[in-house]
Amino acid sequence: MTAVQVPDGAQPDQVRRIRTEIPGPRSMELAQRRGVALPAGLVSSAQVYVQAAGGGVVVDADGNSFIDFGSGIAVTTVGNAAPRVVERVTRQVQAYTHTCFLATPYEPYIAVAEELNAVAPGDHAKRTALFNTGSEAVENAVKYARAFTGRPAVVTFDHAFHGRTLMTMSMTAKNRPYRQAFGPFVPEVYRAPLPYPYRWPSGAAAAADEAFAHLELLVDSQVGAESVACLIIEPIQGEGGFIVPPDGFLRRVSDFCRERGIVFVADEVQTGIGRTGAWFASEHEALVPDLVVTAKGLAGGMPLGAVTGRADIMDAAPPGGIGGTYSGNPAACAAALAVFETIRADGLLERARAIGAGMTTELTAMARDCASIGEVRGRGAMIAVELVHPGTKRPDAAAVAELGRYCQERGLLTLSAGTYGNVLRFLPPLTISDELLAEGLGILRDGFAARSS
Ligand SMILES: Cc1ncc(COP(=O)(O)O)c(CNCCCC(=O)O)c1O
Repeated sequence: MTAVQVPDGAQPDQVRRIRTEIPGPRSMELAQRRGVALPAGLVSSAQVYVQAAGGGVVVDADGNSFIDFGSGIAVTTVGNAAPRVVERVTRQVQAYTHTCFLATPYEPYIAVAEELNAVAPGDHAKRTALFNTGSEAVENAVKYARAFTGRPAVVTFDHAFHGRTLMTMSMTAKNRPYRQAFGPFVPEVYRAPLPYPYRWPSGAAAAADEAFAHLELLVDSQVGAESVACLIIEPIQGEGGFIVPPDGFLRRVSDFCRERGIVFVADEVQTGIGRTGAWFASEHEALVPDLVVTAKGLAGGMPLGAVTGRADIMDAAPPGGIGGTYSGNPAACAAALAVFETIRADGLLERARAIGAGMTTELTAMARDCASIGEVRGRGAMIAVELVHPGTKRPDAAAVAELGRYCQERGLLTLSAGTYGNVLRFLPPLTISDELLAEGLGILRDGFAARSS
């Protein structure tokens, strides 16, 4: 097996090009090796193996070039191997790769915290602590809330995803694949119904009021508000299927928490850092969370997570109580600084809004002609279609799997989501060209048309 050619730093050609069967021979060789070296439960949605990526494409080991509608699950928002990220990370690792911020601190960590404190919603005094992943950041948001309130309980929602560590797995809703076989889970985690307008039993119009009534019952009558440290919610649920709560619901929940001294945590790991056309999805609802969690797009592909929030809450953790060997690694911090620079310099918040508007228009038109599309939803460059059996609302996960394969064979990478596995979600890099975006939507249009014929 020849070594993978490392590109000379140039971005790959911004074209869709299929040269071989999918997967091609080199990907199949790698799959063979994987079968021997990796555990069976470690699965990938794509059958091809990457050799290069950038702009709006991913190039595989056989030279096939795919339009990227996944961004590595909402991570390479500013583009894969984004030039400013590469430049800053290269400079950083040539200077020093790691010293452990708990041992020998460094400026890039502080600079990232200053950036997040500045852009996070609210004009109150804020602090930021850095971690390595979204799960770790969510774990620590709970620690901060417990230290501040002296309370144990955590409230989460149906369809939520917060991570794969023991605490965050306990907060995550879906059993398979995230929780199955891994219990027992942590105590004092409670789940409230999420107003999922498309699937709310008594209809979308009643969803917010009825879900809120359930939340009141859970917190005030069952758990006891005085026991609840924090409530955590994704402003738009990611793995749950890009569920956008009814307008106003998040504000009601935030006010509800504030009235009871419950720390309101927005998990913006998937929605944050420009993905929805604002720095944070919370902004679309004029929401000011007590704590906001970010990761994924924060560092453009380098592992970094963060908790940003009210200084009085963040300062409540005892000295030395929060940390980690790699937390806020300098290379990841350098990448994050490049992400902030790129989003500002290249007007990517506006670009996300434009991408979202274009995708929504195109997908809504497809939905008119294809009865498999039950709903088109999302914000900014975070758009999804929920697929159902025509004429019903019965989830059609098989349709998502078939369409995913259809798209991959034609050079478009997509991702699935949803409690019922019946959501096809689109998370293109904000650096994707209009041409590639249109070409990718064209493949989807043909795929839906084939289902309607
Ligand atoms: C809202 C929200 N909170 C937290 C997390 C967890 O972030 P980590 O960086 O994957 O730990 C996510 C990660 N979502 C992608 C998971 C991929 C997979 O593990 O199958 C998220 O979306």
